[in-house]
Amino acid sequence: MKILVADKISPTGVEFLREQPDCEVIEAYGSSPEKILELVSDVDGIAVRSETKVTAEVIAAAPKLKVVGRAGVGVDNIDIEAATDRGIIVMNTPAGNTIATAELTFTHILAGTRPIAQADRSMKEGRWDRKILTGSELMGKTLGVCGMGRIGAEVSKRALAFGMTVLAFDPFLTQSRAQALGVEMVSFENLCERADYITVHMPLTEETKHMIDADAIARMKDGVRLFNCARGGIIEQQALIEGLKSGKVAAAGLDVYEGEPLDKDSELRKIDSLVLTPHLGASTKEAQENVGIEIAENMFKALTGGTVLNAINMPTVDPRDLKMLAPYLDLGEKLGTFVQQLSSGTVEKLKITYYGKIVDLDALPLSRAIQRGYLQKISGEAINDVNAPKKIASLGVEVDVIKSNKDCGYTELIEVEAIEDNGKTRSACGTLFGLGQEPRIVAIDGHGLEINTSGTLLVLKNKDVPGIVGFIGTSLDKDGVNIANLSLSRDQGMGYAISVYELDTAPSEATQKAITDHGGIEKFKIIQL
Ligand SMILES: NC(=O)C1=CN([C@@H]2O[C@H](COP(=O)(O)OP(=O)(O)OC[C@H]3O[C@@H](n4cnc5c(N)ncnc54)[C@H](O)[C@@H]3O)[C@@H](O)[C@H]2O)C=CC1
Ligand SMILES: O=C(O)C(=O)COP(=O)(O)O
Repeated sequence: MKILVADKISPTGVEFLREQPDCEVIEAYGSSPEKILELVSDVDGIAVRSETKVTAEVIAAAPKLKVVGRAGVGVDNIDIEAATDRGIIVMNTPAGNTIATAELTFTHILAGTRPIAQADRSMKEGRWDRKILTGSELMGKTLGVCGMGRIGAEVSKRALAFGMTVLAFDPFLTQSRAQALGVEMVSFENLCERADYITVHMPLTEETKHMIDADAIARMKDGVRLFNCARGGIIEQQALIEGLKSGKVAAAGLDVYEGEPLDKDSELRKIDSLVLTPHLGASTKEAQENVGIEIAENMFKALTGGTVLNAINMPTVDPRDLKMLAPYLDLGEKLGTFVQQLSSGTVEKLKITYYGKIVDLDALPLSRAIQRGYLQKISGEAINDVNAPKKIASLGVEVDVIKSNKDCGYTELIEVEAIEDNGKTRSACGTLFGLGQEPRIVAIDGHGLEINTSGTLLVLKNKDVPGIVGFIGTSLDKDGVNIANLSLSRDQGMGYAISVYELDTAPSEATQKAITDHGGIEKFKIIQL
C-alpha cells in the first residue's frame, strides 16, 4: 500500500503509517499541482490539510486511489463528487482541531476589542501611543454566532464566561441544544441587528457564500466587529473593506480568505483596524497531533478493510453496531443481487422494508449494501458503499427505505422489491437462521421457500402438474449438473408453483433451452449469488 502525505501532518501520524507492514509513505509537502498529478499515479491513499487541492484531475490521475484523508475539518479542497463517482472514500477529523480554532477565534475577538496588534506595531516603531490605543470591554456585549456547530459552541462558552450574551443563527440548531448552551436562537436578520460582535463558523456553501455582504453589514449596528475563522468568502471581502474604511465596522479579524495564500498586495493588508492571521486556526501542537494521528489511523483502517470512520461520502458505523450488522450486510447484498437478476423489465423503484429486530439498527449501511448488491451484475464499474446510491440514482431507480412495525412472522426480515415500469414487482425476503446467523432467502415474489444465499440458483415458475421436478432432474442429470438443494412453493389456487434448485454448476445453454421449451414451465432464471 502506498500513501501520499501531500501536506504537513503530524510526524507521529506519518510515523504510524511508516510502521505498518507493507505501507510505503511519500511525504511531498508544497508540491506543485503538476507534481501532485505525477505522485498520485500509483497511490492508494492521499493525506492532506487545506493546501493541496484534490481536484477531479488529481482523482483521474490516481487509478488505485481508495481513500482521501483530510487532517482537519473543511473538505472544500477535495472534489467530493469526483471521488464519490469513483467509489473513493473521503474522510476528515471533525473534532480534533475544534478547541484550537475556537481559541484562535476568541483571540481574534479579544484583539478586535483591545488593540493588541496595533499597540505592538506602535511599540516596535518606538512610540508610546497611550491615548489612541483605547479599547472596549466584552462584558455586557452581545455576540452573534452564525453556525453553532462544534467550533461555534466552544466560542459561545468562552463568550458567556466573559459576560457576553450570545445569539445563535443556525437553521440546524435545536431549541434544546441552544438552551443547553445558554444561547438565544434568532434569525440571521435579528442577529445582524442586535449583535455588537459577529463571528461565523459554518462551511462555505452556496448558502453561506457572501452571507455577510454589504446589505447585511448595512443592517448591523454602527461599530459592529466581525470575525471569520471558518472559510474565506462567508464574509464578502470587498464589503468588509468598505465597512472598515467607513467606520461602520469598528474592527475585524480574519484567519481565512477568498483566495489563499492572500495576495501580497491585497487591500486587506493595509487596513489598521483589521487583524489578519494566515489560516492558523488548527495550527497548535495539540490540534495537529490530534488530527494527524487520527487521520493516519483511520486511513489505514479504511485501506485494510476495517471500520470506516468519519467518511464524508458514506455512513460511519460504530464498531459495536458493525459487529451486529455484519451478517445482515451480507444478506442484504445477496437480496439486492437476487432481486436485480430476478427482474426482467426496467426497474423504477427499489423498495427496501425492514421488519423486526433490524428496525432498531442503523439502516443506512444495510441499505447501501442492498444497493451495492443490486448493482453488482449491471454496472461495469467498481461499485462500493461510497458510490452505490449515486450510481443507482443515475440509472433512474428511486430507492425507498421503510422500517415497518408489522408482524412479519420472523424475528427479523429484509424485503427487497424491484418495481418495474410495467407495474410488475419482483421481490425477495431474507432472514438469518439459527445460532450461526446463516442468511436465507425465505420468500420469492411472496411465495415462502428456504434457500441458501450462495452459488447458482435455477428459479422456476411452472404449472403445478406432475412431472416437472422429474423433467428438471433428468435434464440436469444429463448435463452433469448436481442439485445441492431444492425448495418448492405451491400456489394451488393459481395452479402454479415456484421452485428453486440450488446447483453446484450452471447448466449448459442446451439444457437451459430444453427447460425454456418445456410447455409446463412459464418462466425460468439462472441467478448467480
Ligand atoms: N481556520 C481554521 O483553521 C479552521 C477552520 N475550520 C472551519 O470552521 C467551520 C466550522 O467548523 P466546525 O464547527 O468544526 O463544523 P460543524 O460542522 O461542527 O459546524 C458547522 C455548523 O454550521 C451550521 N450551518 C451549516 N449551514 C449553515 C447556514 N447556511 N447557516 C447557518 N449555519 C449553518 C451547521 O448546522 C453546523 O452547526 C468549517 O468551515 C471549518 O472548515 C475548522 C477548523 C480549523
Ligand atoms: O480543519 C479545517 O477546516 C482547517 O481549515 C484547518 O486547515 P489546516 O489543516 O490548518 O490547513
